[in-house]
Amino acid sequence: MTVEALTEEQPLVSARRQLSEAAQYLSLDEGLHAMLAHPRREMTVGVPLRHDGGHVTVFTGHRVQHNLSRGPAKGGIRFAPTVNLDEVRALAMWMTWKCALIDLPYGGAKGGVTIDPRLHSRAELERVTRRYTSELAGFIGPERDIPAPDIGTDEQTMAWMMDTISVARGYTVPGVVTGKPLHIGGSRGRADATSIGVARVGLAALENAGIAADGGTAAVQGFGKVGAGTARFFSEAGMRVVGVSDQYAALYSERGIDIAALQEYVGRHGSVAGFTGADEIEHDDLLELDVDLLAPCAVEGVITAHNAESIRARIIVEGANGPTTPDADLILKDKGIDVVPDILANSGGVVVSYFEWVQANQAYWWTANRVESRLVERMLAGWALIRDESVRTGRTLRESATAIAVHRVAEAHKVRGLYP
Ligand SMILES: NC(=O)C1=CN([C@@H]2O[C@H](COP(=O)(O)OP(=O)(O)OC[C@H]3O[C@@H](n4cnc5c(N)ncnc54)[C@H](OP(=O)(O)O)[C@@H]3O)[C@@H](O)[C@H]2O)C=CC1
Ligand SMILES: O=C(O)CCC(=O)C(=O)O
Repeated sequence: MTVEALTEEQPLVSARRQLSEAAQYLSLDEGLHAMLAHPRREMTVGVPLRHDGGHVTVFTGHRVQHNLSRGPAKGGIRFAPTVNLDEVRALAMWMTWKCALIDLPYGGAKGGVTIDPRLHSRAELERVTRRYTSELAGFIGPERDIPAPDIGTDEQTMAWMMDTISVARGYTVPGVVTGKPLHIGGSRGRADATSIGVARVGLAALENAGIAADGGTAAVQGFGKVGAGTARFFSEAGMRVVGVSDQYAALYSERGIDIAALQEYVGRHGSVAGFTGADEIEHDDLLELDVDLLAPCAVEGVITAHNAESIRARIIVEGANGPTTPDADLILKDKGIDVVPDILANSGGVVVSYFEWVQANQAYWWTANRVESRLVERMLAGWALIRDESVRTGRTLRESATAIAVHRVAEAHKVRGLYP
């Protein structure tokens, strides 16, 4: 582990500090704390790609299974130029806490390939996905480790992964990945599940603070699978979404941005940049807008000790994994800003992934209504659990959520037998 060389902004440092705080609060045995701080299994693979032009580049891919005590490992696959092993380790640890907090029968995992998908043709991305999946073939499976989409991947990526594993096994294995297209055993409602979850717990937190959603204001960082849906659901709840951003531009409109029109524009142009229904602002200013709800839905480490003092949102709801560093959390706590933590706020995706896996294993498909009502029921129960714990203990929502999750995983370890 290279954690000593890392800085406060890096996700593995944040993840380990959050675990240490929970371990101390729970008076966790030192050995158990050490076990939970280390991934159970890791695989790093070379992924050669023959480009459309004929030359070959070798990319690096990872899959980290942080914990398997409550069930098979579960977590997304990221394709991004910034992917590195320590980041994947942190994301895998957060998956363990997320699945435990929302009470899914899973451990935590994450994977990624260090590649910029925007620079490659569809054919090249298919070859990269299939080669990466072949390298992981013995490591993943419906009873072992079940990938899903994350940054830079989508349902097509999952279809290629499922097909690669199915060809290798000689029969169709729908339960090996979730977030698949409907035609091959995907679940109704998975595409919007993360965003619905972020929006529902964000709105619940607003209500808890006595702020009316109707007429309230929101800003959303990231306009991808999670961010765009979150902005749309806020807008449908009557909020004015005054700010949104992607990698290329940040937009602001005091009147509120027409999210449906923006989604249509992004569908045609690939970015929010150039949309005429709002003004362009600096990226950093998006996070500092005076809004009721701020939803970071892009990457880790965007709210840090450097900008936390300038945050003016009443409530932060974390669509992204790890957007707020522990130092920033301390500042936000002092400022009285509630942070609905990632391990609850964005858990809607893995909840419906679980529903998808259950459906695939039973070959029995649920209606959209059944998926959504069970999703919302779980999200609101998760929200009530951490809010009540926070009220009871005087600790933050993140501290409460992490302690509940770590406790559940620790109990699973203890009852199965420690230190084999
Ligand atoms: N997909 C899912 O089901 C789940 C995702 N998450 C988490 O949500 C976050 C977003 O994932 P997802 O929506 O799937 O990924 P996508 O790849 O679909 O979208 C990512 C978005 O973030 C934008 N972005 C990246 N960097 C920045 C930046 N520095 N400033 C502003 N915008 C930025 C991208 O911009 P551009 O389009 O210009 O590249 C894009 O709009 C990640 O943290 C992921 O781990 C969590 C739970 C489930
Ligand atoms: O749907 C899943 O299995 C996991 C999604 C994911 O990667 C996440 O919640 O961060």
